[in-house]
Parts: sequence; C-alpha cells; structure tokens
Amino acid sequence: MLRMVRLTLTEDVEAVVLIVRTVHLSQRPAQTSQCRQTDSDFIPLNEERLQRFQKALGFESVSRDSGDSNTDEIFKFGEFIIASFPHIHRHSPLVTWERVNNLSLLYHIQGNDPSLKPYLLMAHIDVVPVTNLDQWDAPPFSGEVKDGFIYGRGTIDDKNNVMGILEATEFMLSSNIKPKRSFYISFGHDEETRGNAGASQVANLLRQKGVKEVEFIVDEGMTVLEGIIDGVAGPVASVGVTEKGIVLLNLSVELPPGHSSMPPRETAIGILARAVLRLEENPHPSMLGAGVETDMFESLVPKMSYLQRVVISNIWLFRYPLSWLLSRKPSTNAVIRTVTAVTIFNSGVKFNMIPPLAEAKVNHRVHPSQTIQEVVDYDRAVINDPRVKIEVVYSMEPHPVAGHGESDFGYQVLRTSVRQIWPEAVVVPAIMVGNTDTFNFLNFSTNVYRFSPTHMFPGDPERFHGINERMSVKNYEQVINFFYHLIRNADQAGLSPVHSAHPDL
Ligand SMILES: CC/C=C\C/C=C\C/C=C\C/C=C\C/C=C\C/C=C\CCC(=O)N[C@@H](Cc1ccccc1)C(=O)O
Ligand SMILES: [Zn+2]
Ligand SMILES: [Zn+2]
Repeated sequence: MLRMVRLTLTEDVEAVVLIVRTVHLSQRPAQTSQCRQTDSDFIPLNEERLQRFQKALGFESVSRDSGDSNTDEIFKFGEFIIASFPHIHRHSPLVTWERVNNLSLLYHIQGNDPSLKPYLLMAHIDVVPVTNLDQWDAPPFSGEVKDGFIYGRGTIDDKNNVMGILEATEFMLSSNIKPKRSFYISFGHDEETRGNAGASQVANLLRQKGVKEVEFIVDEGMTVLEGIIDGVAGPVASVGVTEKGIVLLNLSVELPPGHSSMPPRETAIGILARAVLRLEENPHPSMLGAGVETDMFESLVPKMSYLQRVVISNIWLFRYPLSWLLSRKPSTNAVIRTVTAVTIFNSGVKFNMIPPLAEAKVNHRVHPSQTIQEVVDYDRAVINDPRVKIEVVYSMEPHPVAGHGESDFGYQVLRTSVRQIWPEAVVVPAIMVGNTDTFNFLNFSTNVYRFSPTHMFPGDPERFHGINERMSVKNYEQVINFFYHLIRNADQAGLSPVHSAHPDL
C-alpha cells in the first residue's frame, strides 16, 4: 500500500513530501508456528545416533585440491555409511542405491504415488583440511563432545547434513512409513575442490537413467542465524534461493630479471602489489535493492522495530546508509556485493635477483545482479595498468533465482519444516554466499534451495572451514528432525503456509 507522508522540516514550513512505502510490510503478520510435535514425529538423538555421527566425523575424508584427496578415507566413510543404515542399504524394497565413480553415492527412494514429481536431497562427504591444530579445543577428527558441543571437521560442512538425511530416511523406513513422493539422495565426494568426479557424475548418471526433472532440490547452504544480523533478534532461517557466481583470476606481471644492486624503479612485485591494493581499496559496488536481498529484508520485517521497518520498506531511499552499515561485517557485506579475496601471491626467485614474474590469484564471488564480464571489466578499470595481465582461470555465472513465494512448493516445504523445528524463526530468501554442488543440477529444476539446518550464533560463521568447527548436540538432533519433517512434508500436495503440516505430525 502506498501512503503519503509529510515531513515537517521546521515548525512552520512543510517542505518535502515523499511517497513512502511502509504499511503493507509492517502490517504483514508475523509467521506463526504450525508445529504439533508428538512422540511419533520426533527422532530422539539417542546414544546410538550420536555415536554414529561421532564415528562419521572420525574419517579423514579430506579434499585438498583437484586430484588430491584422501580417497581411502572417503571410500571407508562410504563403507561405514553402507554398514550403518541397514534399512536403507539392505532391508527396504523401496530403496535402490549405488556407488558412483567409486566414491560418491546415489539413492532412489520409491514413493507410492507416481504422479508426484520426485525431489532431490544433496550433501557431500568430503571435508576441507584442518589448519591451526594447536588451537582446536578437541581433536578435529575425534567427534569429541565437550560442554554440549560435538567437535570435528564436517560438523557444519557437511557431515551433519549427510548423517541427518540418512538418519531421517532410516527412521522412516524402519518405522514402515512409505513416502508418497519418490526422492533421490546424492552424496558427492569432491565438493570441496569443485571437482567433476563426484556430484557431476551423479548428475550424468541421473540423466542416463532418464530423469529429466525434479520438483525441487535441497543442498547445503545458508543457515539459521541468531544474533548475527545487526538489529534482528531471534532466529532467522536464511534459505539460499540463488547462489553467487565465481570468478577466479590470475594476475601477473612479467619484467626482465636483473641484479638487485641496480634495480629498476619498479619491480613486478611492486606493480602487482599496487594492483592488488587497488582491488581491495575499491570494492565492487553495493547491489542492494537490485535483487533477492530486497525480498530477504522484507521477510525480516516481522523481527524489526518500527524504525527499521521504515528503512527496509524504503531501500531505494536508504540504500547508501544501509549499504554502509551492512558492509561493516564480512558476513553481511557478502550479501550485498561482489566480494574480492586475494588468496594467493607468489613471486621471487632469489634474495639478490630482480623477480622476472609476480602472480596473484583473486577469488571473486559474484553478486546475482552482476555478470562475470562486468566484474572483470570493473577490475581492469580499477587496476588501470596494462602491465598487469588479467586472465580468467575459472568462472561460473550466478545461479537463477528459485521461487520463494506462497505457491512455490519446494520453498513452502522448507519453510514449514524449519518452522516445525524452530517455531520462533522467520524464514527468509537469501543469497548463498559460497558455492555448492548444485551447479551440476541446475538443468533438473528451477527450484534449487541451499539450506543447512545449522543454528549459528555470533562467532560461528568463522567455523566454516575454520578452527573449532562444531555443532551442539541439541542442534544435531534438530538436523535429523528437520530432514525427517522435510521428507514427510514433501508428501503434502498443495502445501501452503495455511495448511502445511503433515497430518501425522
Ligand atoms: C539473511 C542473511 C543475511 C545475512 C547473512 C549473514 C550472515 C551469514 C553467516 C553465515 C552464512 C552461513 C552459511 C554460508 C557461508 C559460508 C559457507 C560457504 C560455502 C560452503 C560450501 C563450500 O565451502 N563451498 C566451496 C566450493 C568451492 C570449492 C573450491 C573452489 C571454489 C568453490 C566454496 O564456496 O568455497
Ligand atoms: Zn560444504
Ligand atoms: Zn566447504
């Protein structure tokens, strides 16, 4: 609804009249819980399930670089999965499964209503290497529980999702519940190196099997954030409805070598260092107001004060101060712009030789409102030095935006499932700031969601690929139950926010 607001600049002079769009957002009712939990819809995290997760964390299924991973450990982790979930892998006639390219896994769970389009759940079984070992509060491949937290590489990226999906599916099958809607599960083994041997081969196999389309896809992604977005209290479940693109650049400067006692005025190192500094000092522009982040902020309105609502409802007016505020934290800065990370810098041969070559790698995550070409053109203009060669080593355009409205089935399944686990949460569409294996599956559905049911508090985002990666015992129970609710809710045809929960739930 549009409303005229008159701003009085002085006591006597009414000077400015602005058309301010506020009311329809502030009047939107807060989402209410539809959760009705009974014993039969809850999977308790008993000792057996906790120990299975701890054992899963014990496998050093590390991917370091393309073609450089602990394949033995990845294979053993697969064997452990196969041995640990008997209904999925042996007893249930509803399941077919296979190893793909030896290390990845694909499952099909047959639903009893062939008129319903299947969906796809994804996760990955590899993890990034461990650094700063001496700073971990518990060994990273121990799965040790300390003060209510399970520690280990993979607790948030991404063994939580692997094991949560498996526990939920095993529980369903062992309880003799037959899903109506078929679903696939894909566990890739090289997500952390963006390889083409894991999820990419699973996608090829699905195509060979004649699968053309799935109803929706859920993969790892954004999380439940609490106390992380300034000024927003309570949990915010951010669902990645699009994903940033990626551009990896190689910057290089070549100059003749020589004796360090007679140096030229500038060296390759100096020239490249200046180029890198220019990139860091001239961040890509804020795209606030141009894409999904507008819907995201609008969905946050129920959690906001009146003043915040006015600002969010008028992003066009408050774009600059809001961008400035959001830019202050790396996590929120990542949502509003293409970001730049200089990740590798190499040069020099010998102490007393002028370096013949300096090279730097620049990693951009591209905002969905920009293209790769725009990003490279911007960098070229900012560097403004023809001696710096700019090569695109790898690139992927940002992903299309998945439906996130009231009638988008996959989004509503997710939203309902989140609300059953976190009744007080607001569910918001968001931009996935990192990258996932979903790029292999974009041809299967336009409804691709990137969401991990990980409850994060201040300090937790840094644990992604970082030190002391951990998940609370309570949160792991929520992970299992989130996937269980999701599987049950996906059987609800015509699910809508008003009548959403499974009748049994
Ligand atoms: C409502 C939201 C508003 C603001 C957001 C505020 C805070 C966000 C805090 C936490 C975000 C939660 C999750 C996502 C963040 C980081 C994880 C990113 C990716 C995980 C998967 C991954 O690591 N992928 C790799 C893939 C890759 C591998 C090799 C080379 C390139 C890519 C990656 O992206 O690096
Ligand atoms: Zn991951
Ligand atoms: Zn990762």
